Amino acid sequence: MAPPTEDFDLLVVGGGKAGKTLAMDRARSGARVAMVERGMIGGTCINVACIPTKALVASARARRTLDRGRELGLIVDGAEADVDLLRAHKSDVVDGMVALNHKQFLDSGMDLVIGQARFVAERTVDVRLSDGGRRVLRGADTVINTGTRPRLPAIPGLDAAGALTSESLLRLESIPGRLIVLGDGPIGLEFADMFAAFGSRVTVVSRHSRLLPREDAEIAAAVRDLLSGHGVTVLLEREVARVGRDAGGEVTVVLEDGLELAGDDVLVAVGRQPVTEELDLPRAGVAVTAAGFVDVDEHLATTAPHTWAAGDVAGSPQFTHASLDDYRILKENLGGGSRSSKGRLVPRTTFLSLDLAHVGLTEEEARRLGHPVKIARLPVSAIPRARTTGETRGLWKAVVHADTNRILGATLLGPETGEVITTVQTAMLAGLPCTALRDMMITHPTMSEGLAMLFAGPADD
Ligand SMILES: Cc1cc2nc3c(=O)[nH]c(=O)nc-3n(C[C@H](O)[C@H](O)[C@H](O)COP(=O)(O)OP(=O)(O)OC[C@H]3O[C@@H](n4cnc5c(N)ncnc54)[C@H](O)[C@@H]3O)c2cc1C
Ligand SMILES: NC(=O)c1ccc[n+]([C@@H]2O[C@H](COP(=O)([O-])OP(=O)(O)OC[C@H]3O[C@@H](n4cnc5c(N)ncnc54)[C@H](O)[C@@H]3O)[C@@H](O)[C@H]2O)c1
Repeated sequence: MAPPTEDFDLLVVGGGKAGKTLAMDRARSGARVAMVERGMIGGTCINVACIPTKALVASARARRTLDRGRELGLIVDGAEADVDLLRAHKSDVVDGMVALNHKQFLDSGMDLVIGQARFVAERTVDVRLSDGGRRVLRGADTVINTGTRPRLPAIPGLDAAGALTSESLLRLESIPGRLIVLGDGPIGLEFADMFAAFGSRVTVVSRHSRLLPREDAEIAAAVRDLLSGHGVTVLLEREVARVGRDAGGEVTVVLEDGLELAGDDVLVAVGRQPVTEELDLPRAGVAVTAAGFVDVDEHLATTAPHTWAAGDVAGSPQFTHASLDDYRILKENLGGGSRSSKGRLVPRTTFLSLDLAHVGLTEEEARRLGHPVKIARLPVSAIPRARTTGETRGLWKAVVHADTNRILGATLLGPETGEVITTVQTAMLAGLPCTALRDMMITHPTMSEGLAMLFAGPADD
């Protein structure tokens, strides 16, 4: 028999970035809040995504800097990745953040329910608790924030060959001697560049005519050069026919053109799928899209009353900062507001040996939309700060409206551009012309100084 239903002001199903932030916020202000999380305290980002990968990217980048030791005046006696030390470093970072999140959850006063939730009625979930019990919880408002998981394509033999996903590779059981990466998005390329620094021989297989099809074509070509410079083999316009693993443990990836790639492991990084199937959403009156994401309107309301969704599962851009912005939308809208997700300026940074940061439109997108554009380019080697560090690789590119000098977008490949892009974003949000950045006094010598140099070109045209 089901236990009696417990009522809450707010029920959060899945403790992702939006959900956990809202749950803490509302609990701290005195509301009765329950948050159900099936086990990853703090969500995907902290446990198996952004944070562990960026901890390891830091190791990979340090390795690359040590390779240039002599150039920087240092005698460095080799720098070799050690899988046990890497795992310990990653786990330290993750464990620290999980512990901090756990404490914050408890301090907020929320009811943190550890278990797997499934809907049994509108705004009502039945939770199989991790410790074996069961609870039925109902929210006056209910938020679904269950995230996404790696998508495994239907490639013959992939499963049986024990293909890795970002999650299993992050367990760092070993550093594969030869790693084959299927997919050309941020996950595939962050791992490719990172494992190349750890000593793996990496091959990336892409079905497109260039890497990172979402990004600016020129910058994507520069990313390809960066990877090639690190010994990564990039195969473009290839489809995988099948995958196999022999008794000796060697993996073979057979491409449709007949080429056979031999490796020790294969990483599948071809996108992520929503965690909705096991939620029994029809019982909650919540519709999903053809791709399985929760169907939400611009206010993040689902098809059921007082039921909302946020983050990856709601089809929001798959970034932690987008999920955080979804929290802001929900905070207002649960209180009767009508904040919208429409027209948001969503920045992104892919963390390779260099940052690949982007905001706004690419050149292709701006031209497709019919904007009259001026293009600004700046090689990173022109920036004094890059000269001082000796890391001069990369290219900055900006797209400016030819009539108004408004910045339409920028893509910056280089050191620290994940930081620099925020200034461009601020200027765009403020509606400033690019001359404002050209004429601003910027600390010397910083990477941000490159903005004045970048925008000197189109502004003077
Ligand atoms: C390898 C990798 C690297 C990434 N790097 C970056 C980066 O550098 N920067 C960036 O911005 N983004 C990055 N992302 C994307 C980012 O991780 C996601 O966009 C973000 O975590 C989405 O958060 P969310 O709020 O949708 O929910 P999530 O953080 O995915 O949380 C969902 C939670 O719901 C729980 N859950 C699911 N089903 C149930 C259920 N039935 N009952 C109870 N609980 C449930 C899960 O356990 C999970 O904790 C990366 C992703 C990956 C995979
Ligand atoms: N630094 C960051 O912010 C960061 C890092 C990692 C991931 N992420 C987020 O996670 C999301 C998922 O990342 P991802 O790289 O897995 O997905 P993605 O969708 O961004 O890229 C996957 C690529 O694989 C291709 N692909 C799809 N099916 C394929 C197949 N069968 N064979 C070969 N290629 C195929 C796709 O066309 C696409 O180009 C990203 O879009 C991003 O939003 C962000």
